[in-house]
Amino acid sequence: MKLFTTQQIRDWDIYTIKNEPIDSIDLMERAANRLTDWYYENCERYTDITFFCGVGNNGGDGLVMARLLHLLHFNVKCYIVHFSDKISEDFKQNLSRLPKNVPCYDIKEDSDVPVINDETVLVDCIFGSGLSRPPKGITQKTIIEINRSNNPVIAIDIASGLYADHYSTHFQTIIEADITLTLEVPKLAMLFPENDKNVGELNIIPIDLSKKFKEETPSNYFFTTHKNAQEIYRPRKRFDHKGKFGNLLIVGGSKGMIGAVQLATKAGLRAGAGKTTALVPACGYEIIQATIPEAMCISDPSRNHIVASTLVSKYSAIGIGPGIGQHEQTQKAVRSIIEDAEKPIVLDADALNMLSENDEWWSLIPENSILTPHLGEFERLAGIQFINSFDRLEAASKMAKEHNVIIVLKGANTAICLPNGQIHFNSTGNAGLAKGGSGDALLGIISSLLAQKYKPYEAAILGVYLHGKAGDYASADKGFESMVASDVIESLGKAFFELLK
Ligand SMILES: NC(=O)C1=CN([C@@H]2O[C@H](COP(=O)(O)OP(=O)(O)OC[C@H]3O[C@@H](n4cnc5c(N)ncnc54)[C@H](OP(=O)(O)O)[C@@H]3O)[C@@H](O)[C@H]2O)[C@H](O)CC1
Ligand SMILES: [K+]
Repeated sequence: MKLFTTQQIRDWDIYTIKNEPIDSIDLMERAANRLTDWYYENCERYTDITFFCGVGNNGGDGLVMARLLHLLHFNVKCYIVHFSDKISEDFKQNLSRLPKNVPCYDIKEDSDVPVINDETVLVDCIFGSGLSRPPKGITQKTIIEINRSNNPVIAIDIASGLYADHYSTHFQTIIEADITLTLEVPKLAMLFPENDKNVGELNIIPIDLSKKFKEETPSNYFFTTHKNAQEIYRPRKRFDHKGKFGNLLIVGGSKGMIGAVQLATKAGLRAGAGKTTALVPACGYEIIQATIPEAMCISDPSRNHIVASTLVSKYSAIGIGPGIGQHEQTQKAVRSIIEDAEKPIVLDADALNMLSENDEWWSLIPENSILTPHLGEFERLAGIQFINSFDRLEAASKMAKEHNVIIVLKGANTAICLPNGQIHFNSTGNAGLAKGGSGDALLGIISSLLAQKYKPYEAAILGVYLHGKAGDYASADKGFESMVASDVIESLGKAFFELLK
């Protein structure tokens, strides 16, 4: 799914109105109908609803919802936050359409801001995508009061006060929503961790804006949906044989860290590689052989860490780094594997830390290789500590373009930065994945897909999606706290199955 800036969304709106064609008041009616349907299907038992409407179109959406929910016999009341004398035409019309028996109060000065103490759902439609500066005065006071209350808050389109396209610094004056119902597409700011408390649970409400505009308008931002993952996935055919699914090598492990390479190897097998081999220090040989009978194992001459490289040309993909440590001799071995590799490889963990200390390695990395740093590893690679996610993401995208590699910046909504400037945000996964071993599983999955001849960008996008989806199954079974990377790997099968639906 393509993501757009607020300016593009405004243009999309205008284009739809002109070309569908549809009157803007009817588009607002359609949007509010979809929002109301969502409320009815998901929150039917919460019968008392208080709307806080601004005087722009976001407030207009709120007024239509209030009318529709009133007609469905919900107990509705409205507050109008008069933040400006500039009142949108569609807002005005919908205010006149609000049934007279819906209680409606004006907030024009500080003393009009109500103290919220009744048990009611609060619907935030003060500002939408039209926010142009931090809220002040009565708007600020209203937002602070809504946040102070313990009531459930649903934000319409976007939490009021949150900038959709860039970093917000006025944290005190942004609605902290439990649920965001965003129209048509998520907004960029919703995908950054610092805004998590403002966004809450994100739901996308389609309102049928023009398909043609969507297809023809360029964007570098994407959100990987189930359908997108299905488009990449290639189901197996009846007569396929193991030779077709590649020969994967996982290089990793050191004394005390054999578990990491074990997890990556298992994940590589579960993600479908035809043959999977682990290259480990001698202390890991028996462990791998005894615990993963399906894998082959090459023992390094050294007992506790890897010192020797291997003939890399026979493998269709190589994943390097899980538990590998940073021993000087290991660095030499890793450097020589990277140098010998002719096809894209996958680098994670200490292989990335080695890279951050050896700038000259960048020129050795095959183009379109995939690097999977978590935030700390990325900051080491970039040599900078970032103050916010926007700057960090921009730096990751620049690095991907500059070095012709794919950077998988791991976190909630993992961002996959491609050398062509595209950034794909992942839509699956949960907080239970923030745990040791999770990254090892991801390295195994991505390298396995690469071995199966998925293009590097496909392997990265699909791999991250499947890993998150498997994590969602694992959490449903074990809970966020208790799920471990092995559960994620065990759930991969369900994630693949789901792609067939
Ligand atoms: N295509 C769609 O997705 C549709 C979206 N809809 C809804 O429309 C809103 C966007 O509506 P818009 O009227 O553009 O924006 P807002 O409702 O957010 O309000 C804009 C007005 O607010 C003023 N403003 C901005 N910041 C402040 C501030 N800090 N203090 C006071 N006033 C402020 C702004 O004034 P300017 O001075 O900046 O010009 C505007 O007057 C979208 O979010 C959806 O909810 C449609 O209903 C359907 C299609
Ligand atoms: K809002």
